[in-house]
Amino acid sequence: MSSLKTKITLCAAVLSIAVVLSLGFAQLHLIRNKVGEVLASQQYGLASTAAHNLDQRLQLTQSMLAGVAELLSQQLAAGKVDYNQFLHERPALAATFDDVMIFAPDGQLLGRNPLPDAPPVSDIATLAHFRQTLGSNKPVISAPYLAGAARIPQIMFTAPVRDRQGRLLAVIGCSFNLLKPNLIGAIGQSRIGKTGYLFLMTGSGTIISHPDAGTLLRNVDSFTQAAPNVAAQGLQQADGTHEGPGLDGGSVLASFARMQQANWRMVAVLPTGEAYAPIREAQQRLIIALAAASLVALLGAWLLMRWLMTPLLQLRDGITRQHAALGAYEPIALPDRQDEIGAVAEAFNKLMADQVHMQDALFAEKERLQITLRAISDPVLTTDAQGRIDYLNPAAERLTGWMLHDARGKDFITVAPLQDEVHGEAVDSPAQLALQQNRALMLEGHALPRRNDGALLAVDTSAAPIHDAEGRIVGIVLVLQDVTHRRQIARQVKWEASHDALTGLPNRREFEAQMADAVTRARRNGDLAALLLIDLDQFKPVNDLGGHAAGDALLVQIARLMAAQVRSRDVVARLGGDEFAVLLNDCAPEKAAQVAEKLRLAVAAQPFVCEARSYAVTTSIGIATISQDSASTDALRHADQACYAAKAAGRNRVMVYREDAMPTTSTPVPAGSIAEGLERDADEAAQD
Ligand SMILES: Nc1nc2c(ncn2[C@@H]2O[C@H](COP(=O)(O)OP(=O)(O)OP(=O)(O)O)[C@@H](O)[C@H]2O)c(=O)[nH]1
Repeated sequence: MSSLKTKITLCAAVLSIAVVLSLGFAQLHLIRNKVGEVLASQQYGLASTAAHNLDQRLQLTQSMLAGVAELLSQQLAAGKVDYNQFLHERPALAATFDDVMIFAPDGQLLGRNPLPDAPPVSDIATLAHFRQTLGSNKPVISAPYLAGAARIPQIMFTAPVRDRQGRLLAVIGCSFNLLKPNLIGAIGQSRIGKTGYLFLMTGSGTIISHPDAGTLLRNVDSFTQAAPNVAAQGLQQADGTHEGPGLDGGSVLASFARMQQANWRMVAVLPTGEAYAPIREAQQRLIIALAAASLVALLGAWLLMRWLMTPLLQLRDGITRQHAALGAYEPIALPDRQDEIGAVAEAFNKLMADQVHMQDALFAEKERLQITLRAISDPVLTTDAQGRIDYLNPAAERLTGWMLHDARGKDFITVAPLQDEVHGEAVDSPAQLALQQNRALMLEGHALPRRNDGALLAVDTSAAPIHDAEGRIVGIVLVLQDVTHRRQIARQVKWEASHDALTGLPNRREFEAQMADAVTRARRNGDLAALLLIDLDQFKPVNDLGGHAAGDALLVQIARLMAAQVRSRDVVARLGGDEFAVLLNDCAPEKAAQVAEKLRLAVAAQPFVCEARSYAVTTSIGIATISQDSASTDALRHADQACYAAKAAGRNRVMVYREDAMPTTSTPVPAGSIAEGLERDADEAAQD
């Protein structure tokens, strides 16, 4: 049912059947009208002929009655007449009528020649037609009436018998029993076709003769129906043929013809079922013929469509084969087809050739792209428009620890669970960010825990949307750069730039930066801080005696010692040579002096040994305070001055910078110095 062939066949068949049916039925309708007109004319002719015939016979009958009346008048004028004898001698009367009687003018029955089953004679004098006859000179035809106790429907013909002077001598009355096949009753027994018939009614619609004896003497108006029957309608209409419901309600053609001899109407009735039977039969034959023709047409159309569709199906099969074996394209061959289907096949072949060419080009392009991506040393990943992985290059596989076939279809962030490098918190998927913002992003400071071993790698991520020809995002390309090594070098460089390579302590630059921060805090919050500038006493001889390496070792040990003496939030730095500095944060001046003294004592108390030689070291320490109105350069300068003062005062002491009283000494001159220590070492060595 769904194939084009079937659809076209059915459509063509339905359309042609509809057209043929419409035309056929329109033609039949026209024929029916024409046939109806012919039938109406014929039937009216029949009714008219029947009416005319009856008129003639009535006229003859009345003439015969008039002649009998004249004869009776003559016999009565000649003498006494035996009325019964007179009637018996008139066989023509008896042959015509069912009952023949002679009445006296007062209605008395004078003679009678009845048929055997004639009803008894009723009181004739009361009947209208009898009274009418008394005043008439010619025969009278009665209205139909029910005679006698048996109520026989009948019609009486009367003729007055008058003498030469015109005096009424008698009345001849001859009746027709309407139930008998006499002159009138025979009308109702006439047949038209198989089911048609004639009937006779008076001008007022009383049925005189009808094939159904039960209807006699009923008025056509009394046949109650939804619509007036055609006979009742015919009473009001001129002679002619009308179609409508018959007395029994069935549709009939009824032709009406008025009679001359009596106010009667001859009606010819033919049920339309019979009247139009040929048309109906023609209709049925047409339908059967159409059904047969439709079947044949359907079959023919189907065969025709099959024939027409064969090349189309070949084309479809060819296309299906191409689809089944894409890449192994063979042109569809429809030889000798110069029509539209041949043109479609040719167009398809061209299209396929172009497509194969494009496919090859695309494949080559893809290969090139894949090779390029594989060759890129940076990890490259691509996602679809939902941020799900659809490609990883080998570098990305190594970086993430995911193989492409495992990773494909997974969220980018599942494959590359990036976190903040500093705080270790999970970060938003760069793929999703790039999708949302629809722009290229460069994201730094990420760390990636490697899937295989959990090693944390520093990565910089760049993400850029991929657009199709219409500008829609079809995916994201991401490059994860492993910057762990670079980050380490950068950290190293940064550390080296801010630290002293020998001792590992912050260098002068870093210390000055810390100082600047402390000064800022002091200015902003009033936080107090103190700066200790520490210079080793007589360090040069260490180098001279123990060599530069011994000097270095001593510097390292002193650095560790000092760092161990202060809090973690304090800063111990080596400013250069044998000069150290300590920044004591949150520290009041008094406390700073105590710390300085502690440092001085700690260094002094610590024997420094290098290559089996022990060195006693002392320090000169200058203290400056950092307060709300200090400048960092001032603090360093003040501490330097205080330290210088300590040196000047004999070394191994702590001096606090005071503007009004520089230099002052906070501690007594110590018992010894590095030089003295060296001396001591030299003596001890000599003793050894
Ligand atoms: N081993 C070693 N020696 C250094 C280093 N930097 C500077 N020096 C030496 O440290 C000595 C510093 O001497 P000074 O501060 O001038 O004098 P001093 O001998 O300490 O005497 P005073 O400071 O006056 O007590 C010099 O001999 C420098 O060569 C270093 O990194 N390593």
